[in-house]
Amino acid sequence: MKRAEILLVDDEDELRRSTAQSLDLAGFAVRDFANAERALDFVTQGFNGVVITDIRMPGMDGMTLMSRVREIDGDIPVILATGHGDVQLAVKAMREGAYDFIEKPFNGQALADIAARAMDRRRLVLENRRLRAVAGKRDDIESRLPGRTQAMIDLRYRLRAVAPTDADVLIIGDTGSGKEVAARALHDISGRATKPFVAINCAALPGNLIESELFGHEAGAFPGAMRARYGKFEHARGGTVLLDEIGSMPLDLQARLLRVIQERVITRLGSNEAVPLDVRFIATSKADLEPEVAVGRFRADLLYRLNVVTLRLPALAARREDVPLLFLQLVNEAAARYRRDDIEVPPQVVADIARRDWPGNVRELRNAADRFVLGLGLSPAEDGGDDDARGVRLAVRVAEFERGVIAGALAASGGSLKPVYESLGISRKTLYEKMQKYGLEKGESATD
Ligand SMILES: Nc1ncnc2c1ncn2[C@@H]1O[C@H](COP(=O)(O)OP(=O)(O)OP(=O)(O)O)[C@@H](O)[C@H]1O
Repeated sequence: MKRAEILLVDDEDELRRSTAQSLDLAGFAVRDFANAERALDFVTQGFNGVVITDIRMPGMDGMTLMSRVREIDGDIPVILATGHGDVQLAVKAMREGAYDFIEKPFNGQALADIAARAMDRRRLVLENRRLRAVAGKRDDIESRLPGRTQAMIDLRYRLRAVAPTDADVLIIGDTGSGKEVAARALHDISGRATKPFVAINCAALPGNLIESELFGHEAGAFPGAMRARYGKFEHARGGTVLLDEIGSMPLDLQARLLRVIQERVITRLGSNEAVPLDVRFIATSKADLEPEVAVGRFRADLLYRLNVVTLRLPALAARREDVPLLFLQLVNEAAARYRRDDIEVPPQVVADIARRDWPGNVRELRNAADRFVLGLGLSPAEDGGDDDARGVRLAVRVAEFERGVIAGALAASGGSLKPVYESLGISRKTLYEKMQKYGLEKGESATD
């Protein structure tokens, strides 16, 4: 954090100089300005310090300066120096959020005392903000990768530790265990959060276009390449590239990727020029890659580069105690998504959930939570019967659900249709059709 300082504003040169001097003697770093506009250039959100300003000045006066400062950051203390007899103005200033005021002529020590208190207050506010930001991020990781088992606690710990570094990361975990969720979380709490997160599914790269997809190409690099194009790696500049299912990447591409990772440069197809590339790589794999290396399907040197840090996502089978908590959280999310805030989960459902195996991991559990919220049973098998019968039952359920949502929205809108079709994201015509289908009426006071 930058050193704390006082911005002192007064158009009277003599007074400003002597005030600055006494604050300086009291141990403060002071910047002084003869007009408010100049001082404002130094005020930023999170500014570490306080503002002391004269109220009456030509141009921007002290009250206006205060309101501008408060627009930038409402917690920066502003101390106003009022002329003798400006009591009304001082009262107004306090009401509008001034930290304190001091009547001219003042004694330097009295001002320094007020400034010291204001500085303390500012320091506390900034410290609280910092702690809240850290706690916010922590809670965020915990809600994105919940679980009380040691494996999850360790995972979150390692993820937070590695996030701010630039180390490339390999994430290993069963299908549906949340590897992509973890990769995004890592990106979001890293210094790259405001830059792109580009996910590349290595198992689904389009045959002959792979290289140009990843590395980009110059105009004329191959037939059909009319214009130069950035590849996915370059799109991720400054951010993170997720190489999903890295084990599926063809060997020749692995060699090119290795060069990118080692040298942090990229060469577009059809170009000889290597351009610097600042990205962090996160790779995922369902299984350890060493066996793939042993049979020659994965390059050992690439693996060494990627597994500097390895995060392991435990399968649900290895953390059964987490299943009920996770299920309840997923039910809450699904209830919010489907607007079913009346959902309750009976204890026997939780017990049933906890007893089952979840080979599809969080993805499967999430599907079960969705089905539960829609009243469809926990897994497709539970519907019983053949596919057609299941399909019909599903359609009936969906229709019931849809009717309920529309009826609820109509009741809440007091008879007006516009808010209903807008909030549901459908056209007016579709709404009419659905109301007809479900025998719904708009209320008495309808206007549209
Ligand atoms: N902790 C979680 N909370 C909520 N949803 C989660 C969580 N973990 C995973 N999911 C959900 O489960 C599904 C699978 O997650 P994700 O894609 O991250 O898994 P994966 O390990 O990358 O799977 P795959 O190996 O099949 O690509 C997604 O729909 C994701 O939203």
